[in-house]
Amino acid sequence: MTTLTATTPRPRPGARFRPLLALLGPHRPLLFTAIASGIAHHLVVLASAGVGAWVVSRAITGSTPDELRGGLIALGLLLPFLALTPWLESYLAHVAAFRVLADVRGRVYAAFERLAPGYLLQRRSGDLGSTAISDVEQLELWFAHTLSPLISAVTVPVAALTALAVFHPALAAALAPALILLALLPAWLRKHAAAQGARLRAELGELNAEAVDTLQGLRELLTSGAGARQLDRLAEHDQRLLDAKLAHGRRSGLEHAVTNAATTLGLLAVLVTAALLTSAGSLQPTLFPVAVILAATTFAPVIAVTDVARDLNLVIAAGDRIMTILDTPAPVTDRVTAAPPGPVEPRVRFDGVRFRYAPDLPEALAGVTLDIAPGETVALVGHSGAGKSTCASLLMRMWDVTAGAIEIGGHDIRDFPQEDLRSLITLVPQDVYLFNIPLRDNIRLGRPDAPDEDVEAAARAAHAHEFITGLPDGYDTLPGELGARLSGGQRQRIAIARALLKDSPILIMDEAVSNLDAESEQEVAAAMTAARRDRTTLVIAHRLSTIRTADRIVVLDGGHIAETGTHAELIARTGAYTELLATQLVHE
Ligand SMILES: Nc1ncnc2c1ncn2[C@@H]1O[C@H](COP(=O)(O)OP(=O)(O)OP(=O)(O)O)[C@@H](O)[C@H]1O
Repeated sequence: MTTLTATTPRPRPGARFRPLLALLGPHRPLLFTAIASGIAHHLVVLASAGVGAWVVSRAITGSTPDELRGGLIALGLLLPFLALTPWLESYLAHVAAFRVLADVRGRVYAAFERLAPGYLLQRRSGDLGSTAISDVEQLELWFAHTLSPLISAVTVPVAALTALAVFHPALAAALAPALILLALLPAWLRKHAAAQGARLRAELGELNAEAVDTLQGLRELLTSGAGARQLDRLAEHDQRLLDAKLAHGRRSGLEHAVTNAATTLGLLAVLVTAALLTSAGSLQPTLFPVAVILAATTFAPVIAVTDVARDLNLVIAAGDRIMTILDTPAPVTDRVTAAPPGPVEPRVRFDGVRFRYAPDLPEALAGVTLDIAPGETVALVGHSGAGKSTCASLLMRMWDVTAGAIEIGGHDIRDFPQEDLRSLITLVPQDVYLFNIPLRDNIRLGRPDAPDEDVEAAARAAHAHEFITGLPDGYDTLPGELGARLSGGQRQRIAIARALLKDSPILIMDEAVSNLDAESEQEVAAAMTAARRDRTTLVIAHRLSTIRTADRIVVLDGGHIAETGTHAELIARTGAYTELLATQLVHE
């Protein structure tokens, strides 16, 4: 699996901008119109400055108003374009940029889904959140404020240099070195800038991850008295971000100073050259101010672009972080486009399944063969790390088996598109995630188009209706972030209601290990019994009550099946199961 980090350099520096352009997609025409407006704006500025300087110099050398009329009419005609073109450029560039940003954000979220959970487990959620929000936001600088000025910064100086060369080649020659210096400056500092940008974005991502961690673990921090230590960690990250920002600021300041010096020197060179040429009679006196104004105007788009280019390293780093997510191959891909024809019997078979999470890790499953008949409940038990959750993840095809196969209804699960496979299976996880939307909609995640009556019927069957209707807002209650306003048992029952509403033929339940109070325990057990009815069920079981009522118990040990049988059969033998009961890994 690809484990590119935020600081991984891209292979060819020349290719750095290509991914950013690729993100443009269907919004190209809009942005190109913005760029054309930008170029038009600078050319109109150049033309009106030139004409203005010509009018002034003719006026002070004694021309009559009649002789100036042509120039004045030209200025009048240019005026509306002077007002309109920058507005059009800015408006269209922003519309294009915001549309691109929305598209990219959608693609990043889609990539999170595609990569879940294999890749995402290696990254911190706060850091990923930082990519989805602030890295994407950073792209605005590129699409709305950089591309158009960048192109104007090339076309406008070329136009100005041509005009100056027509006046006198020496004028163009005097201006050229400053423009070349300005063009080369970002390229010289690029390597430095790229590393700084990557560091700054990565530090920001880390700080975000740490802040999210702190908020999510606030209760643990307070109760364990580790709050001060966590604050120190946050301060450390803050300091690292500050250092990265200062380094970025120092280089940016240097670029700014060199830009100003180059601009002043360029202007001075044109001024002196024009003065010498005029006094030598090689340049018409009326063209002297025109040449100087033209040179001064040329620098405006160049300065505009060097201003934003100083932060371009941040955009490139943000683009890199986004492309790393978009380009990472999914851990599991569909090899078919349609499910096998006909109804699928909910019979599950693990056939010599071997699996390791990474080539350098030991096998988590080392040849598991297991049949679960339609409607049967199998309880998977075993020590921590025995491979119980891995069995469940592989059945849901979160990862693909390393060897062997898993079948449903006699078909290899890889012969189902992932969406079809996951519609056959429902997982009731141990740590239920409730979104901060009404409880009714949390249950409805199981079947988004379910009417209210079906939601309530599922809640009743899951023994959740009573506690929900006992809440002041009933089914409209917001459960709070991470479901914090509900107890563990209540959250589990909501998840079971979700599963009942989805009504898939295969159920995987990961029983909560944490102790529930007796009443909650009974309610959850009753809800689980309701959910298991008529479904092929695999329970990762921790409670004796669940294990006893299973049709079969499978004891996993170090990735192997150590024993199978009913509770009574396994008790009769003295083996892995009785040892497990003795070690109290199974709760009464
Ligand atoms: N994402 C992962 N990456 C690498 N190794 C993993 C990953 N998840 C689990 N493992 C390893 O695979 C083995 C089986 O883990 P698994 O989670 O399936 O065990 P389990 O029986 O469900 O344990 P528990 O009861 O503690 O949840 C363990 O050695 C574990 O460390």
